[in-house]
Amino acid sequence: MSAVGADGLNTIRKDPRGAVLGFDFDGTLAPIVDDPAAARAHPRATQTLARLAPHVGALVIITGRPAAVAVEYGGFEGIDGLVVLGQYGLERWEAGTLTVPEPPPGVAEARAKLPEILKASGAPPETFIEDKGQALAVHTRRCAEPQVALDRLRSLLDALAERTGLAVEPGRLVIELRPHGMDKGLALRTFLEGRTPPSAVLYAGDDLGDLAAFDAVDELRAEGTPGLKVCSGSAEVTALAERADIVVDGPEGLVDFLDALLP
Ligand SMILES: O=P(O)(O)OC[C@H]1O[C@H](O[C@H]2O[C@H](CO)[C@@H](O)[C@H](O)[C@H]2O)[C@H](O)[C@@H](O)[C@@H]1O
Repeated sequence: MSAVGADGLNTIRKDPRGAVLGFDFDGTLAPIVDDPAAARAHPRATQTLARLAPHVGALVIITGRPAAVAVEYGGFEGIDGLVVLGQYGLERWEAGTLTVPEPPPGVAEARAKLPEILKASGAPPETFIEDKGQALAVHTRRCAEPQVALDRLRSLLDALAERTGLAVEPGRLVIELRPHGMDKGLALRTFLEGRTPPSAVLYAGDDLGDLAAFDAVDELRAEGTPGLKVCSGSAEVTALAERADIVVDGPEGLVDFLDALLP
């Protein structure tokens, strides 16, 4: 591990009460499954977070899911102090209170046009749209050739995003159209701004949308706050592993790592 990564890890171990631990949901705390509605936190993840909660400065989940969905699928409701930042940071759930902004008008326009665009493109029937209110995610995981199906849609979705004023967010066999102006890095920085400066920051993720949070950890390090970047490894995405201090074996590996972090 690099010296800066080791510094982050050691600081979290020495001063956990000052540390902020941030996590992505799908692929990091929850194993990837074919049906997004069937995703749930790894059976040991929720209890591990609950065990850590009283010993650390803060636990924050930063996810592309709507915040309320992540709370439900993660079983986070009873974990004291845990905050969920949903839709890449646009939504916030804390102590049972949910804050959700109005989506920009482009979302409604994209929602109206997307089914026809998929049909006209000859997308396989297994392609499906997940409507998240603030954003629309087009999934191809259930297609026979999921990456091929996704690649064929890319330019059409780019064009629709351009027309509707939305941002394109690629992920694991998914492309999302979502509002501009927020990402997981900004979400993490904004979360930290409202708090006592942390002794150290950990962020764990698995997908391209988590790179912005890794950028934020790098910036924090450059400003003097120790940080640790953890990749929940998979064969589907390699870009995070290249930037991480530690690569663990998916959600199971992350839970093992967290259990050993503060025994
Ligand atoms: O930021 P995250 O918590 O990682 O959420 C990113 C997207 O995750 C979900 O899709 C992914 O997980 C699904 C369930 O395992 C899987 O079927 C899909 O292929 C993955 O891309 C979710 O459905 C999206 O809304 C999230 O934005």
